[in-house]
Amino acid sequence: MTLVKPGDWQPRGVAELEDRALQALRETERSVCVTAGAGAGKTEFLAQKAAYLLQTGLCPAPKRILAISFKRDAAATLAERVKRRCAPEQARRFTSVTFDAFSKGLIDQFHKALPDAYRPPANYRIGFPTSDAVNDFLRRHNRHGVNATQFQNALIRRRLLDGDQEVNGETEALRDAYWRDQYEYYEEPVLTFPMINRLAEYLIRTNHRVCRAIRLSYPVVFLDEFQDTQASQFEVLQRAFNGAGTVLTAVGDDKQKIMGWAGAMPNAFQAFRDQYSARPISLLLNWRSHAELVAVQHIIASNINPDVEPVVARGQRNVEGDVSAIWEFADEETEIAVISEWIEGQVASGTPAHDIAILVRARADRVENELGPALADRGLILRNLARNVGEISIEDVLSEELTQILMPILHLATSKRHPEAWSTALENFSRLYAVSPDDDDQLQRLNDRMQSIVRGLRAFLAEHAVAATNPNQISDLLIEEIDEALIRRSTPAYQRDADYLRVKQGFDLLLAEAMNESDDWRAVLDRFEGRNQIPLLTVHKSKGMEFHTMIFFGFDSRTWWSLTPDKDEEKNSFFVAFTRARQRAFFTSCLRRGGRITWLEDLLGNAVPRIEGVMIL
Ligand SMILES: Nc1ncnc2c1ncn2[C@@H]1O[C@H](COP(=O)(O)OP(=O)(O)OP(=O)(O)O)[C@@H](O)[C@H]1O
Repeated sequence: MTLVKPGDWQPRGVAELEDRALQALRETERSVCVTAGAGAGKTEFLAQKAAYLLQTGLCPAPKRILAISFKRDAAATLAERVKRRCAPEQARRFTSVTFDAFSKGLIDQFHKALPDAYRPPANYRIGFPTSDAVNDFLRRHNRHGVNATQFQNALIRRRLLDGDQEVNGETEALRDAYWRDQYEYYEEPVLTFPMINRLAEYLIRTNHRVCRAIRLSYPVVFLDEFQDTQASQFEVLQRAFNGAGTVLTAVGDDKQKIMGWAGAMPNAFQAFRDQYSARPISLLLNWRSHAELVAVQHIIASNINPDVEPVVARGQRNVEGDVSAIWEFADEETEIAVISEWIEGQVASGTPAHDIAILVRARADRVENELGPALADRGLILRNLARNVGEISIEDVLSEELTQILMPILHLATSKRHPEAWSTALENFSRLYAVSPDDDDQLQRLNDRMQSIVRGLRAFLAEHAVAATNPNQISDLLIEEIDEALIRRSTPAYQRDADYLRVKQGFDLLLAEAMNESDDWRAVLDRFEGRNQIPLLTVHKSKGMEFHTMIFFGFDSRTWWSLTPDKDEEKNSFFVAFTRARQRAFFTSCLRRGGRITWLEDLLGNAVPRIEGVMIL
């Protein structure tokens, strides 16, 4: 593979990068801290920086880049962009994972090095304990003066078996009791992500082999959405990379910090700059939204941080009429009826349904039940991305590695030509079978093998009507042909049966839903992937995403329950929601449901007018 000289390297797949992004990209000697507003291209910047390092040999084989994101789909999007920009053998040296997956991977791989008292039993499952469950534990252990949040905060601050940390015997004993409880009290042993975090910290701190292996593999580390980093996660990063000569690039936006409730650090960027003597760089363009939306974004941004620099919009407006407004309805019935009719009109005039998103603050299921049927009456499908199929959300099934491997083959078997699916499938196969792109004979054999799998599946689908097929038959057939052992070996997260089977079950259940609603195989795949369906998601889930039109449902004091002027995070949530829109951002309010959020409306002034909802039709 020929390498490009750093001076000759040019960005791939985009016409230009702003000067500051290029400076941050070419900074490879020193850690960098890139802060930028919404739509500034932070994800794109990371993909370009990965391409630069891999294509110039500045990150030489077999060294790898480790990219840590907070959400599964953000990690998958970044990996996908790097694959599009780089040759397969270069993209393979880009590891894009969530923080939780990185920590879990470590403890699964090195579980023998964990101390007996804390080592998770092999059959553990990941648990997300509710406050009620933690309170129940505290009651059972006669700890009445402590609440669930205080206890969990104490748990995550304590390092395991660290003689240097001041020890309070009582807290230690309670922590150990909690640990035992998680492993023994329930039908199956439970491991939570805070527990995984503590185990990962222990491993890196105490085991020099583990620490060395991480440092040697990853001289370059990217940290996406750094504003949401928790102190315990920062501690793991510090253990792994501080003083190791690793060059880190952290990107994010303080105005989009909406994980404070979950323990995000109050001053993550400052801590990063201090610890890694990182060079601060801020980006100034917004590639997503057009000037009118960016002007409103600036009003909100300046209110969050009066020192924020103005941003230049690079998106073009291509819609008529209002681009942002608060739609006011007298009652819920009118709200639902008008919104569904309006969306129907938009879809009829050419905006794809999957590019019109409904965002909510919480309880997407409630809106799904109210708006879903009204849209269905108009032939439109509302898809709640947070809904679980089995034990995994729809959003997560779609970004799972297993789905990424199976879907291109399904597309090839149901279309005459699909060059994109072909190249993705071939790339997946060469990774699974470890075939070098320079080995023409092996590649030809792989090509033949793939053709034969696609032909086999095509014949199967031709002989089986959708209604008469069990979804497991399809996934089982493909997984057997490709080789289950290979799939699982190539994806560290699938090493344990429980983790793999949870994903496989989610895939089958989502496929079953799609098959129930469609009668030909192409339509099944569209349905599975959410094509032409209106996504419904919470503001939290929407981070990093973008849509032609964003409709925030329930902009009133009751639905937006904790919205008060002094809660900065609520303002940030509003900023995140607003900035998902490329063309238009609307908010619905219903006077019967809740009052106006006057402080926020006052802040927006005339920039986001309140209009009568019935007038939009
Ligand atoms: N250099 C560029 N040229 C053209 N388009 C770009 C460029 N960089 C990013 N984009 C496009 O702009 C949009 C926003 O980019 P991206 O998602 O990377 O932004 P972001 O900074 O991560 O946003 P946010 O923080 O709001 O999630 C995407 O559609 C992306 O493809």
